[in-house]
Amino acid sequence: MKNIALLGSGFIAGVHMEGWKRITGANIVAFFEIVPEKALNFQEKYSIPHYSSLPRLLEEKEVDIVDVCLPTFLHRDYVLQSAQAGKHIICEKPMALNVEDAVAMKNACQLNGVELMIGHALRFWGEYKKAKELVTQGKIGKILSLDAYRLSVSPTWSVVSWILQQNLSGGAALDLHIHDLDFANWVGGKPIEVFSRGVQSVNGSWDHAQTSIRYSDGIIANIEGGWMMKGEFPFTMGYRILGTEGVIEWEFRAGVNIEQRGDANPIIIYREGEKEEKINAQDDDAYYLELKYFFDCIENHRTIEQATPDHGITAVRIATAALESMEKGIIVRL
Ligand SMILES: NC(=O)C1=CN([C@@H]2O[C@H](COP(=O)(O)OP(=O)(O)OC[C@H]3O[C@@H](n4cnc5c(N)ncnc54)[C@H](OP(=O)(O)O)[C@@H]3O)[C@@H](O)[C@H]2O)C=CC1
Ligand SMILES: O=C1CO[C@H](CO)[C@@H](O)[C@@H]1O
Repeated sequence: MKNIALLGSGFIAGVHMEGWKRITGANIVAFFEIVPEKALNFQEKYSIPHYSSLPRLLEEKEVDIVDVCLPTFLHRDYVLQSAQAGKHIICEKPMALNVEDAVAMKNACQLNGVELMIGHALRFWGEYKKAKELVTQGKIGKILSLDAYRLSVSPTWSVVSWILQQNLSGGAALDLHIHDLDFANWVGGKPIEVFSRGVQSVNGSWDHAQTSIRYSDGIIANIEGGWMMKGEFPFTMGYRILGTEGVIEWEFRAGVNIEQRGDANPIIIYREGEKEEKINAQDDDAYYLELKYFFDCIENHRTIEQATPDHGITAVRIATAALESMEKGIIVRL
């Protein structure tokens, strides 16, 4: 049994809450939220004690794990507070707004002897896991290129709309794009060069990005991400991986937002001289699987190997290099 404090009561905090409820031995002892009316709604829905101060929560409750579901600009501060209090931490992606903050978070956890995992949920998502597995098995030969995309309409659910402000969320180029940047790193290896072009919203936020990454063994990744889609454009994500002996392709469309996840399409594998092969790789909810993996690692003293702080830092490094590339029109060498 482990006691968990949930920080935030917004969109992803609700998704995590549903995940934690399914994990035997995971006991949510309290949640932290500074907005009173949001706290009231969450408390009514889940019947768990509310705190508007993290130090007070940690003083009054026995806590083993802190789950940081706060806006991105708060990740560093709350991870540092939790690490200094000796708690293991799972923190939502993007790890931080910049590499310096992300490194400080990793160091604080190391210094205080606590574990840290980052919410890179695609590493737990059936079709992305399967793609990685197929690539590792050599199903399509040596990988040459990877295309991935993630597109949605603008997220407007936050009361203060922190997410629409570049300096608080990093814009879609950091917030949304980062999922596929991390996926590309997982498949591609060591990134060495980033070039990106982007589109800014009226408020100056980089909200649509097309980023090209070169990896050390020659793989090229082309990643598109943004939340400038219009009208009823459904949340869309997918990938196409080209190898010397085949292609793996997958596309998924949800509702207007990602929480409305229905049945997925199969992955399709194309190989020279063969009929297309369809694989249904849909798995349980990735957010639940991510939390369960983290929880099991903590309970059983196992090393966290997925969505590690280093994975989080590298993803932030590429996203911020992409932002620099967009702003200056240059190739950024890592
Ligand atoms: N892994 C994934 O697929 C997803 C990850 N995320 C990530 O999760 C994090 C949270 O995002 P999301 O749940 O969408 O955000 P929300 O805005 O829905 O929730 C964040 C909560 O924190 C509150 N908050 C705002 N400012 C402060 C502050 N200064 N101090 C304390 N709390 C504050 C918000 O209140 P208010 O409403 O007033 O702003 C809100 O209740 C982000 O880093 C985001 O990138 C988000 C969605 C999916
Ligand atoms: O995948 C996601 C869904 O969209 C959200 C914002 O629009 C992101 O924060 C999140 O990471």
